[in-house]
Amino acid sequence: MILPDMSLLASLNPKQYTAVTAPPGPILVRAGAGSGKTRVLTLRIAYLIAECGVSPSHILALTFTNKAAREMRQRLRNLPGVSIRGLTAGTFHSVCAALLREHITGRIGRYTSDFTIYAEDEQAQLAALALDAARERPPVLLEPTELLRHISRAKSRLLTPRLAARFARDDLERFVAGCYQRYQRSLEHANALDFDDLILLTHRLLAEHPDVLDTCQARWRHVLIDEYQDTDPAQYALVELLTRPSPANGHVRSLFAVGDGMQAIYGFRNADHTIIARFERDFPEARVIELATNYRSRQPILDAAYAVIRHSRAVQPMALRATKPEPPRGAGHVPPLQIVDAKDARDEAERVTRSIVDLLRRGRRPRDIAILYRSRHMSRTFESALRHVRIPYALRGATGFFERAVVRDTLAYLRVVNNPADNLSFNRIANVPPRGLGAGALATLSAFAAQRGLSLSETLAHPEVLAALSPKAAESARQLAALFVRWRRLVDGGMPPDHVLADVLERIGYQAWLEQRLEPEELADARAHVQELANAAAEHTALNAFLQEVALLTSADDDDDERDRVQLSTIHAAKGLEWPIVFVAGLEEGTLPHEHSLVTPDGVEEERRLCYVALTRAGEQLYLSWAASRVRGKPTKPSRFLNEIEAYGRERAGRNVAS
Ligand SMILES: Nc1ncnc2c1ncn2[C@@H]1O[C@H](COP(=O)(O)OP(=O)(O)OP(=O)(O)O)[C@@H](O)[C@H]1O
Ligand SMILES: [Mg+2]
Repeated sequence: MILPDMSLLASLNPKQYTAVTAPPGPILVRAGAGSGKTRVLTLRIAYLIAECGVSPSHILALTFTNKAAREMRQRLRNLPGVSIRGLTAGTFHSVCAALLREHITGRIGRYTSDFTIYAEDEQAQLAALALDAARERPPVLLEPTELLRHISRAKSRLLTPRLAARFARDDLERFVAGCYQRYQRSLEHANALDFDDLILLTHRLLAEHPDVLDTCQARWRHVLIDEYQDTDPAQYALVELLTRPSPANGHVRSLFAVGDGMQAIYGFRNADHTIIARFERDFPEARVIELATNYRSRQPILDAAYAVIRHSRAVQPMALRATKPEPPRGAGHVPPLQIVDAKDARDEAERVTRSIVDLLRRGRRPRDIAILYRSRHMSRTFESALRHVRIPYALRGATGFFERAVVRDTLAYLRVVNNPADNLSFNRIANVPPRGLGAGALATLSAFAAQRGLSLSETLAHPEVLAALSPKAAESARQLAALFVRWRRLVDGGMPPDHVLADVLERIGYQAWLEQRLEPEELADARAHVQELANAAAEHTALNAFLQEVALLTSADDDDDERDRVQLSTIHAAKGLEWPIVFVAGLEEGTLPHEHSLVTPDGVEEERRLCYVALTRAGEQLYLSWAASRVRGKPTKPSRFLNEIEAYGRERAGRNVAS
């Protein structure tokens, strides 16, 4: 509990105290996971306000997610004697968007303050247009998303189309620069900004308009950044400019950054993981404070994290010391580290769930527990297993697997096949993919069905209905009716559910339709989801049984607002968070490290840091699970990270392995 005035600081260790109370200047707090960086940053704000009399409106706090900013505000509000009226706290993107709305009109090109922010699918459309409009032939075949990756990379390095063209070193880069120019022009024509523009144009605004820079510097005299290791070069340049000593800020660069190079996991989004190491070079008057004490995790958990990160080439690994004393061994001793060996993904989920049941029985709350995994689609098996035993769970930062549109569409088809009276499912897919059975046609069907007491799918090929529809709609209705007859026959003939599912997807041209409307990254996700659904279907011999299991899963009570739930999260989304008990799933080669990463050394390095992030989320107990096979019976190998942990464990005595 923190008390007002100076006692606010009583709970800090000496290093933390030094950081919180350091005189303004460029300050970097460089420290491992769980050492109190975020807490120090929060208390630094409180200190500036409560002790130094700084007005909250003179403070800018940059967090990695908006949720983190909300939590920080909440924590500050709870401190007695601290008012945060006027404090700016948010992500780079949200703060920049607000700044641009205020100042962009008349200052940058033809943009006005009503600009739209284009999301990925709109970006992909513009990128496709930019590719189509190219007069020269591309040196290699380039998909819109690949082009967008190139453009994003250029923007994250503050390269305008003109600079990109000037610095282009080969045909591909020259071609991309041309596309980038067209892409950027069409954005500007639409008075639209993409995500990277929020940073890029804010930088330009400040660099080209001294009056705006002056206003900002006078307003935000103190800038604080959490998760500094995931800052990209454009964001860095922006911060450098914003905090540059000037009359407006009293000639002091008051920049307080906290970060951990071992946790840099956004290289794939152009973050520059060397940024931490460069701090002292960039700001010669910098003060660097290192925190070595960990307040989150028991020592064996930190040892496991160290076992993985000590092999890192890119970062200088630091071993962490726990403050939590290890409880004496003997009756009631909970092993801090356990390894779960599973046959396959389903077995893994069941074993993890059994452990969770056991933990709950021993008095743990669901909210004390998190399951972390590398890729989003991996939540599916855990969701099924948890629902099966009625353990409440929440999926962080995503909709549940069975709630996802692709999954629901596909299931809706199977439901109609299984039960032609299922009008809700029929309504969902009548025009998905679009086949000319829009609202008008459905109204005709509905009216007739109601009149005759038939289901929608049964009226589909009725002559009277067909006569009432437009020729195109009638033709579609006839074809769809024939398909349902076909699928029903396949089911009656004993075809396994996953094969029926494959036939459905093929006949309706679902993949092609997804390809048309999804941005390739989403498409990969959607494909993975469909594959997951097929895996689930393959576990059953009868369509009926499969659908029933799924129905029980989806009808679970989801609307109670109690947050006492097991947290399911990707590792990326778990950054900065902590739980007493953490399960890290899928520790296999190809899963973590992810197969895409295996082609480059940098890729594997980033996976290593990702694994470090995962392990260091745990306070008291860490479970590491792996499955001997994950996809369709193909055997896997345990993750190199798991091997490293075990090897390190063997180097030291007292290894606990349970299954
Ligand atoms: N001096 C302290 N005394 C007691 N608890 C502390 C102290 N400093 C930090 N903690 C606690 O340690 C935990 C980790 O702190 P925090 O989340 O700030 O670490 P972090 O360095 O930001 O971690 P990450 O790198 O994962 O973001 C929190 O529960 C925090 O309240
Ligand atoms: Mg933190």
